[in-house]
Parts: sequence; structure tokens; C-alpha cells
Amino acid sequence: MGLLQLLKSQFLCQLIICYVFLASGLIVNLLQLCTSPLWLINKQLARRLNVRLAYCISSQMVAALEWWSGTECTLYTDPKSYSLYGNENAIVVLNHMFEIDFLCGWTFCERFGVLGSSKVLAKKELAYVPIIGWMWYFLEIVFCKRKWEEDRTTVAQSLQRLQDYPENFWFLLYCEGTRFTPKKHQISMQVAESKGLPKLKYHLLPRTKGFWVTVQNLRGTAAAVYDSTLNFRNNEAPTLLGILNGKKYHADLYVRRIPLELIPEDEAECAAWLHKLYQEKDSFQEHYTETGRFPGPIVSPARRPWSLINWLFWSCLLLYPLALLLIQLISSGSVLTIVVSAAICYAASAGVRWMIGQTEINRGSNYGNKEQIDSLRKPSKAST
Ligand SMILES: CC/C=C\C/C=C\C/C=C\C/C=C\C/C=C\C/C=C\CCC(=O)SCCNC(=O)CCNC(=O)[C@H](O)C(C)(C)COP(=O)(O)OP(=O)(O)OC[C@H]1O[C@@H](n2cnc3c(N)ncnc32)[C@H](O)[C@@H]1OP(=O)(O)O
Ligand SMILES: CCCCCCCCCCCCCCCCCC(=O)OC[C@@H](O)COP(=O)(O)O
Repeated sequence: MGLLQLLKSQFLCQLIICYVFLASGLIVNLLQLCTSPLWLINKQLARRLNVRLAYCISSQMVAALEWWSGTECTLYTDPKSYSLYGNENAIVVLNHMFEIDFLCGWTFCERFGVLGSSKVLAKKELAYVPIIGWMWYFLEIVFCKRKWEEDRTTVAQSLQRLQDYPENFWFLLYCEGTRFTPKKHQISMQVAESKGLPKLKYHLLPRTKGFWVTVQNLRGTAAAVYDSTLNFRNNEAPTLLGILNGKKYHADLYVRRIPLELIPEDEAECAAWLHKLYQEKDSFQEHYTETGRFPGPIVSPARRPWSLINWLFWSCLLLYPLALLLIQLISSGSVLTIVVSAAICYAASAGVRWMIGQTEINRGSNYGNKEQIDSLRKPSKAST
């Protein structure tokens, strides 16, 4: 193990990274809150400001992936589509199999200059995660309860609000609705069978309603769907803790640009289109398993220095006062102050560990573990 690798695996270094993330994140959340009155006066300016503030937070996680762990991200895509990435609004459809797939997504957002404004259809529970969830509130992220009866209006309304968004954005949709586990896969394939759909090997059966409502409400706003399929070399199952430990992974992303006009407007046809897309995605994963690569040429964008510069800025700003505080604390000699400070540090690290836990598949939700009973009993019907 090299010296640098040894350093990266040190708990103290990881503690410093987490401290900078936590302290800067809370400061940024506070600044975002301060923009509230501006929304009433100049909404577009408030949005632009929040895009930049959000960048300060999400780019720290990107910096951890790109600069700390040194993870490499390779893009397989058609060179003609490449020039459009980052220069138009798009709906991104991504497989949901890995704990850090969202972070790899963010890395590509960063490389194409849309990190601050990137959006997602996220489960409501994530809105309450400090820093990221609170940041998302000001970014107009679309939340869903994964209960169609409630989501059908709220999701459509939130999407419509994005029609005059002042910056280019990518809207991420995990159509599988939850992360892949063998049990969820088995259940979703029972649903596929009951619907007469072919079985998928590497994906859960996609939920079609969110996709349809997104496409319908972003017509005229987004130019295309970016069908994206992610995998990691050497059968790795990367984790956020691995990244913090400085472990290097190699991500491969295959992206196909599909103009939005090619997607059917009718709900049933749109659902059938999405099922076909997932069958194709499954075949790309099969190709990857057999050959170790995706089809098509590689046109990888290089990492940019901005995420690192942002992290260095916050570190300089926040580590100096921390050092002063520690010196003062030790020299005070007060046992009570030291014990209280230690308790605060412990609570903060437990909080960060809980946040990291949100990314862990084995702590994931039960969604997709139980719905088969209803859906197998009921014959499939039109849902509008
Ligand atoms: C160039 C580079 C390109 C790309 C770079 C890549 C990415 C970068 C882009 C952007 C990055 C931005 C941000 C990233 C940051 C962080 C993201 C982090 C995480 C957030 C992710 C989440 O929270 S995922 C969970 C929430 N999202 C979703 O659920 C979306 C999908 N779901 C839907 O669309 C649903 O339809 C719904 C949520 C709208 C409604 O949910 P509900 O449960 O009510 O679903 P349905 O009504 O669809 O369910 C009933 C139908 O489903 C059938 N059924 C029943 N059981 C199952 C089962 N187990 N599996 C499959 N289907 C099942 C049932 O039969 C019903 O069928 P119908 O025929 O009646 O439809
Ligand atoms: C600079 C680096 C510092 C790192 C230390 C702090 C890390 C804090 C990390 C907080 C991240 C919290 C939000 C990330 C989003 C999680 C994405 C995700 O994968 O969500 C799962 C859902 O899609 C589906 O849920 P399930 O139904 O599978 O359950």
C-alpha cells in the first residue's frame, strides 16, 4: 500500500472530509433559506443562485469520487450526440443497481456542466435527509410517495413548474423505482410474467407511470431521453464508504440519445415503449457481462478541476476555525466543555453515518418486496 493510499484509509482524513461536508452543507442550506424572499421578487435569479449554491454541496461528493478515490468514468456514446450533452434539457433513464449510481450520474453532470441544476424523481423520504434533501427543496426536485393515486397530480404539477427553468438540466428517472435486490427481482419478474412481458435478467420491471407523466409534462421543455446503462468493471459493488476509504473503481456508462418526439404520447403505447427499452438495456448488460464493454465508441469527457477547487475553498474556510476551537478547548482544561464537545462530535458522526446509510442497499425500503400480491390478483388495466 502506497503512502497516499495509507493516508486515504486513515479515519482522521475521512473525519475531516465529513466535517467539511457537514459544516459547509449546513452553511449552504442556510444561505438557500436566505434566498426565500428573492423567490417572490425575482424567481429566475433565485433559481440561478440556488443552482450555484447546490453545486457547492453536490460537487464535494463528486470531488470525493473523482479526486479522492480516483474513480474513473468511461462514457460509451455516439459522438454526434455528445456535442448536445449539457446544451439541452434531457430526461435521463438509468438502471438502479449500485449504491453510488447517483454519484456516477452526478459526475457526468459535472463534466457536462449541469451539476447544480440536475434533478431527479426522488422518493419523498429523501427530502428529510439533512443537507442533500434540504438542498433539493430549493432546487425544485420532484418528490413522489410511490403511491400513484397521490403522485399523479403532485408529480405532474412539480414537473410543470420546470417548464421555464432558466438553466439546462437533466432530469433523472430510475424507472425501476427501487434498487435491485434478488428478492425484488424475483417478485418483479412474477409481475412481468403475469403481464405477459419477457423476463429481464439485470433489471427490475420498470414502473411506467412516472416515465409517462414525466415525458408528457416535459414535452417542449426536454429535447431527448438519454437512455443510460451503468456498470462497474470487475463485478465490483462500489459503496460510498469505499469511496471515503479512497478505493478506486471504474464505472462504464452507455448512453443513447433518443429524441422526445419518438416517444409515444398515448399512455399504453408509452408503457410498451419503456418495457421494450428495458429489454434492450438488459441486452446491453448481457453484452457487458460477456465482453467487458458496452457497444459503440468511447468518448469520455475529462474531469474538471472545479469540484476540487470548491472542496479546497471550503476546507480552507472551515478547518482553520476548527483548529482554533480545538486549541482553545484543550487549553481551557474544563472537563465539562471537553465532554460536551466530544458528545457533539459523536452525534455529528452518527448523523453522517445515518446519511451514508441512506445509500446502502441493505438498509433500503421494502418497496417492490410486496406489491406482487395485489398486482397478480388484479388483471392489468389502463391506469389513467
Ligand atoms: C451523458 C450522461 C448521461 C447520463 C448521466 C446519468 C445521470 C445523471 C442525471 C441526473 C442526476 C440527478 C440527480 C441524481 C442525484 C441523486 C438521485 C438519488 C436518488 C433518488 C432516486 C429515488 O428516490 S428512486 C425512487 C423514486 N422514483 C421512482 O419510483 C420512479 C419510478 N416510479 C414510477 O414511475 C411509479 O410509477 C410512481 C412512483 C410514479 C408511482 O408509484 P406506484 O408504486 O404507485 O407505482 P405504479 O402505479 O407504477 O405501480 C403499480 C403498477 O406496477 C406494477 N407492479 C406491481 N408490483 C410491481 C413490481 N414489483 N415490479 C414492477 N411492477 C410492479 C403493477 O402491476 C401496476 O402496473 P400497471 O400496469 O397498473 O401500471
Ligand atoms: C464529500 C463526501 C462526504 C461524504 C459524507 C457524507 C455523505 C452523505 C451522503 C448523503 C447522501 C444522501 C442522499 C443520496 C441519495 C440516495 C440515492 C438512493 O440510492 O436512493 C435510493 C432510492 O433511489 C430507492 O430507494 P430504495 O427503495 O432502494 O430504498
